[in-house]
Amino acid sequence: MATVFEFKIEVALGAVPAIEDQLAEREEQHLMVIEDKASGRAWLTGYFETRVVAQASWEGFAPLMDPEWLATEPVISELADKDWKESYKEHFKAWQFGPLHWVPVWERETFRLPEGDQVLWLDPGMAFGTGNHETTRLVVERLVKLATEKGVGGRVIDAGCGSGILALSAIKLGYLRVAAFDNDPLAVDVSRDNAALNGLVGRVEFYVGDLVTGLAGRQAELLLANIQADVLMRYAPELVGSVAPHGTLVLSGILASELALVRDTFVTQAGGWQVDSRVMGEWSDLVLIRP
Ligand SMILES: C[S@@+](CC[C@H](N)C(=O)[O-])C[C@H]1O[C@@H](n2cnc3c(N)ncnc32)[C@H](O)[C@@H]1O
Repeated sequence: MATVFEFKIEVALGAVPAIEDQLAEREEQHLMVIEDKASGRAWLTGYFETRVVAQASWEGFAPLMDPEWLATEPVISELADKDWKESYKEHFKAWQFGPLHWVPVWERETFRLPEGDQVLWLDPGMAFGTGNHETTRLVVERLVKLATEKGVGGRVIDAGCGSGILALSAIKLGYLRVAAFDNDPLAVDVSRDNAALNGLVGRVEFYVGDLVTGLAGRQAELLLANIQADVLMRYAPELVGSVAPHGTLVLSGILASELALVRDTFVTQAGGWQVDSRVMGEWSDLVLIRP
């Protein structure tokens, strides 16, 4: 059976924002922070094909860590393939905003949906997007409110769709024209699988693309992008250029400490657009409305 090596080190909960900053700055794709707010504990973790690669990844990252952030020595353990594929399930808990519930598909038999509400079943696999992260919640909450306030007649694009949570939520809310892409083909596969779990095959146009190819020749009344701040800023012209007249751009994945810089970058690109933002925990969104 194939094996996977799990790297794990406990870190101080208070150091999580600083560690996330470092991960984002380095564009570190293999390490991530997992928090358990209930117990007040957090870990830096990642999954690797070999012990050597896991060790090398940590050795590259360790110099950026203040020793005071670290609560234990790092541990690299060998997991059976099956175990690591299942391990993410511990971190996904059902949640709700307004009439919509996001529920792990493995709770299908036991979950009781309140009358009149709607559910999106999700199996995020290794893709990002359960909604348990503030960056996703910030966008979902905007999406639910915009659907009520502006109606669901417009086109939606979900840039960096991960598990497909935003695009599929848009369909659940009644939007009919929804496209979604990710530069990670595995994420696009997971999104399609999640569409199937909800009987929504073909309702979202899912495709592989980056912020240049994915947006080329497209415009939407609602463009959602929950991607890290430096990537958003690099592709500000493409993002701004894909918002239709009177349309809304919802950006997330921005640490509150980065908000001023991201806002200045986008305001420069989108002069005269209405700007709004909100903070949730350490994270912030940025919303720009085209005149
Ligand atoms: C933070 S996750 C967001 C997932 C989901 N939309 C959500 O809100 O939970 C960011 C996603 O953007 C994708 N991504 C990162 N850079 C990208 C780029 N330049 N073009 C397209 N997708 C990108 C990643 O692969 C990842 O799936």
